[in-house]
Amino acid sequence: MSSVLLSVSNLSKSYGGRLAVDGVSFQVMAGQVVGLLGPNGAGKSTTVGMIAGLLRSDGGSVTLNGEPITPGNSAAKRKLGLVPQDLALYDDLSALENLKLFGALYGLAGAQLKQRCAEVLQQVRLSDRADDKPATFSGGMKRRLNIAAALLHRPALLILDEPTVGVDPQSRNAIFDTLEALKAQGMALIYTSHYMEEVERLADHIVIIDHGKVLADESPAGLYRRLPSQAALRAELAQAPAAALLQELARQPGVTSVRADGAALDIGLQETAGAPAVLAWLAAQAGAPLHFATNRASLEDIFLTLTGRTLRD
Ligand SMILES: Nc1ncnc2c1ncn2[C@@H]1O[C@H](COP(=O)(O)OP(=O)(O)OP(=O)(O)O)[C@@H](O)[C@H]1O
Repeated sequence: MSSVLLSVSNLSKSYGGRLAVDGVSFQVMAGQVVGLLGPNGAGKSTTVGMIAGLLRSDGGSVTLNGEPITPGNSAAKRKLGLVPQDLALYDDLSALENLKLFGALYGLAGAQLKQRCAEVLQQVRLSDRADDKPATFSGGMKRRLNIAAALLHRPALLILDEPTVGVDPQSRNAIFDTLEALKAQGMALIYTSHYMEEVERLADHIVIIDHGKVLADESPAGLYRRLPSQAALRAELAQAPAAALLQELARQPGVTSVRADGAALDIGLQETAGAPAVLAWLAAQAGAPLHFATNRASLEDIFLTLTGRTLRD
């Protein structure tokens, strides 16, 4: 049984009378990766700012290992690491000098500081660029240096706010490799994103947030179970099918919906594995389809089901 590491309870925050975070609650278990997913402006940054003790909440509480995190409690704040959206690096200092500065802020010094700097540079794969200035880095490399800085003091929980925004694909992969390695070492992560593919790749648990409210708080598998259709089959027949055939198709095992646009059919399926049987039935009834394609449902479909909007609206 894993234990509760972070507990977020009924957090709220307004900016000038406008509610940005509205009663957000969720938990992070030790070693768990939680994806905080929501469109731009949903309240993700405000939520993680309060979790990290940077922003004062209007109400609610955050505890890490049972200890309250507030802007005033710096001992508790030191148990977590935050990689903010806005990069905080000194362009005039080398990567290593930047890390030494951050390390000193966390109270590290001497041989221990030197060792930790070398270790975190290796973790983010920047060891060979230690002596170069961040001004010469790509956006992704700067982000990796930021992750390194947040790891120096060995936090129990690492919070990353949209770590791949403005990052080239190569660095994006390097960031993911780093995060996967941290996860394998048992570090708990909170990861905010509006890219569902990213959240899906890494998260054990997904919290969907919109307009400052939690809409779902579940494992990816649990989220998918909320969808009536796990997959869609699109098939184009040689000619438009008769209404009777469509009705019979809708009654086939595993078929959840049928929509026809002339000879093109959109068939909802309980699961992707149901596609061959449906295709075989169609071929026997109406001749082999000219084209067909299957699509697995995505977190985007889940968000659409929950809100009636797409994530990028
Ligand atoms: N400092 C601020 N002053 C006023 N309003 C703010 C401030 N910060 C955020 N907001 C507003 O609060 C709401 C939530 O913003 P927040 O940045 O937390 O969302 P987000 O989900 O992180 O979005 P993004 O991905 O764009 O950062 C938005 O309506 C935003 O405009």
